[in-house]
Amino acid sequence: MAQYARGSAVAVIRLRNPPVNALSLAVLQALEDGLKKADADPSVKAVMICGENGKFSAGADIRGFSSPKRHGLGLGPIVSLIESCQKPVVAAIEGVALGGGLEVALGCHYRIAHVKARMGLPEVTIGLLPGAEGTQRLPRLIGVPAALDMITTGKHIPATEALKLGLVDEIVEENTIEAAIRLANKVIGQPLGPRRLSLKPVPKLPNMEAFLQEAAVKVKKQARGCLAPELCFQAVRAATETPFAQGVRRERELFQVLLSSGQARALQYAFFAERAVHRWATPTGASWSSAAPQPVRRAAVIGLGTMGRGIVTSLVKANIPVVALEQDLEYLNKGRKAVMLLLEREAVKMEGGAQSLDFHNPARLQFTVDFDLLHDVDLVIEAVFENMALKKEIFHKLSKICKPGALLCTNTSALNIDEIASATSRPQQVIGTHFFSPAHVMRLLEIIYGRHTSPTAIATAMQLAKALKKVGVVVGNCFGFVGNRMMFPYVEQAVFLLEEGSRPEAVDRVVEDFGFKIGPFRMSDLAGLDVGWRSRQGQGLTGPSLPAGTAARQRQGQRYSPLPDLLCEHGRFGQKTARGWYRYERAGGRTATPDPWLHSFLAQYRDTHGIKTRFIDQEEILERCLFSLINEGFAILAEGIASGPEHLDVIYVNGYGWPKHTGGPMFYASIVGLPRVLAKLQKYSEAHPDVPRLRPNAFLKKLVAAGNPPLKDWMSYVSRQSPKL
Ligand SMILES: CC(C)(COP(=O)(O)OP(=O)(O)OC[C@H]1O[C@@H](n2cnc3c(N)ncnc32)[C@H](O)[C@@H]1OP(=O)(O)O)[C@@H](O)C(=O)NCCC(=O)NCCSC(=O)C[C@@H](O)CCCCCCCCCCCCC(=O)O
Repeated sequence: MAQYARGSAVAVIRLRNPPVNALSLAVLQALEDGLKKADADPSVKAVMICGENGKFSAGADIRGFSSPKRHGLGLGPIVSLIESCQKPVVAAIEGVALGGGLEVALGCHYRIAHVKARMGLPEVTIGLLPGAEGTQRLPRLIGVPAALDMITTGKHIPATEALKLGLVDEIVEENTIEAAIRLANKVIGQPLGPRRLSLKPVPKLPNMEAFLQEAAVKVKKQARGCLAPELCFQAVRAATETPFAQGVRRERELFQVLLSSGQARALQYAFFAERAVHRWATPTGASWSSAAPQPVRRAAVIGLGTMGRGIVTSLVKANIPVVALEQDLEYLNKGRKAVMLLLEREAVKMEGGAQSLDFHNPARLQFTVDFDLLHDVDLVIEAVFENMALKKEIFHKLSKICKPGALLCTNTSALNIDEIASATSRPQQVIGTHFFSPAHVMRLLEIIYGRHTSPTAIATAMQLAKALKKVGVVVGNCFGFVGNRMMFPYVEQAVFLLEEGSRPEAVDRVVEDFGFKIGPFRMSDLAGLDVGWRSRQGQGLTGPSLPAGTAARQRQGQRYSPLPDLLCEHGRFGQKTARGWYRYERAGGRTATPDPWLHSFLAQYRDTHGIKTRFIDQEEILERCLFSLINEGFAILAEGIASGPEHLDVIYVNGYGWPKHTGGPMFYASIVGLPRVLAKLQKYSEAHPDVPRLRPNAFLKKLVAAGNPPLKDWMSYVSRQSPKL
């Protein structure tokens, strides 16, 4: 709730709802009561609004958006009530003022912020728009370009930037509450009209229409099917075209559209899913409550290829001193140059912010070829290429050199953590940390525990993820872990669709129209087709070790497509060779163009293998790709590899470009309805009996038989697991 107190002439209203002072109905009611009381009390000359525990407010209570009680009390009218107060109202912003919290502050006549505070209107990230008149007040205060940027991206800005934009009147380094009370006393009796944002005009731009048109195109492009950014834009446009009251009506209409959209539900699910995975637990019951993380004061990274460079950059950005190691001076110098370039770019991005990068100091970042320098680090991340023998050799060395207690992490996307750990004398300290490329940009960190990994090691890796500003997701050990294991059937279906009559550009378009950042074939060209080719050669699926007489399109009685292998045999590795599933302007080029060579190659391939080309519609493309991936997700849940569907969704949204506004694959399945997913898998499986990954998983069948329970109850239907730890 909100606590009302009257000191001298300044009444204090303190928003109180731990941990982030979310605006629940009780808080709103108390805020309204406090304002009315202060207005009515002749001894009160000014009001100060602040939050409890060093945080102003993180906005409306997101859990309340699905509550039927919500309609009783709106936040907009309360913000108007603040603004129309006859006594000056000052907001004292500490910690965060986000969403409805910032809208409350915008209703105040003055805003004063602590230098470390952050402000923003992040509603767009949970599928909404600032629905308490924020889309109308903010452009009046800071102008249309800056307001549009904040509202359509949802970014949080530091107090220093807020001051430059004119969003706050003052920033302080000392006690914000005392400074706000001083300010309130100072402005008693001053005219309030000029301080009421609803009365101000929206600052004009010489080329407003042209600016808005350009901004609309940009917002639409970035939204990729997500409704909220476009509706945020429309609400701000209304501010530029209509008087305040009319703009507010438009804002409310648009807010209602978003609130009732499935996208808002999915995005809010994604918000809480991310927090849920942070509360990790393993099948043996290890969790934060049973394990404390070890401090990481100094780390090492082995291997300065693409992944290692990104990981070093991430650590430096997190202010963790790093030793970067390569096998010889030639690789070291190449790696050092690349890391320095990345860090210089990051430093430019951070210019003007509160933090700066210190990477020229050898105590913070040291390059070496000497393994012995790793003797005193707290954590090592091995990031050499995916070769089990090499990784085992390195881990054997590490267990001899590193101090007792040092955490030994392997950056692998599929390899067996237990086998790597078997090369050391301390398997309890070995853990998988699967970074995603580029590692200094991508938010996901898959954290894989092996049979012997200790809870302390898991807690330390999770804490590291947080320090690196990543989302750590704890999963069990199996080939491909969660992310790649679910990706295999998806990519497999995409290639089978080509065999049957589709084209790469058709499959990619369907998947990208669904909202994926990049379709399976463009992704494969970007990653390099040779990576999978090498792995399949290693598994004996192709190449010289394949027994003579093996059927071209069969492996162990199951359907297999040699198409990706054939492309590699033609030297088509993707972007790096300017040819892959598409052609590119040059080696390393990024612009994918459909390739007539590939089309005739596919036609010839179908002729050779007697495959009748058929037209495949968008529905079949989407369902076969997505439902096979989801099917694997159910297998993962049933095996206890992940402790809930939220884990799979967080992994896909943050590491694989799955559109966040659909929640993630498992949430999407729950919305489509499990009976429908099952029926479709059954249909496709009957049509392709030699494709085991299309066979509906037993856990999916069990959930359908149980009456399609809500996603939050799925795990209660999993049979008891054998402990993994
Ligand atoms: C604030 C953060 C930056 C903090 O990050 P940090 O990493 O420090 O911590 P966590 O993210 O782990 O958060 C801690 C804890 O707090 C929970 N939480 C955070 N924010 C909210 C919130 N806004 N509502 C509810 N709960 C919240 C979080 O889930 C964690 O708890 P958990 O148990 O899950 O571990 C960061 O948290 C953050 O970015 N938060 C989101 C900020 C945001 O998106 N704000 C916008 C909210 S939407 C909004 O404000 C809309 C307004 O524009 C317009 C509203 C008009 C209609 C108003 C009607 C009011 C209806 C209220 C109904 C109430 C029903 C009832 O009372 O029964």
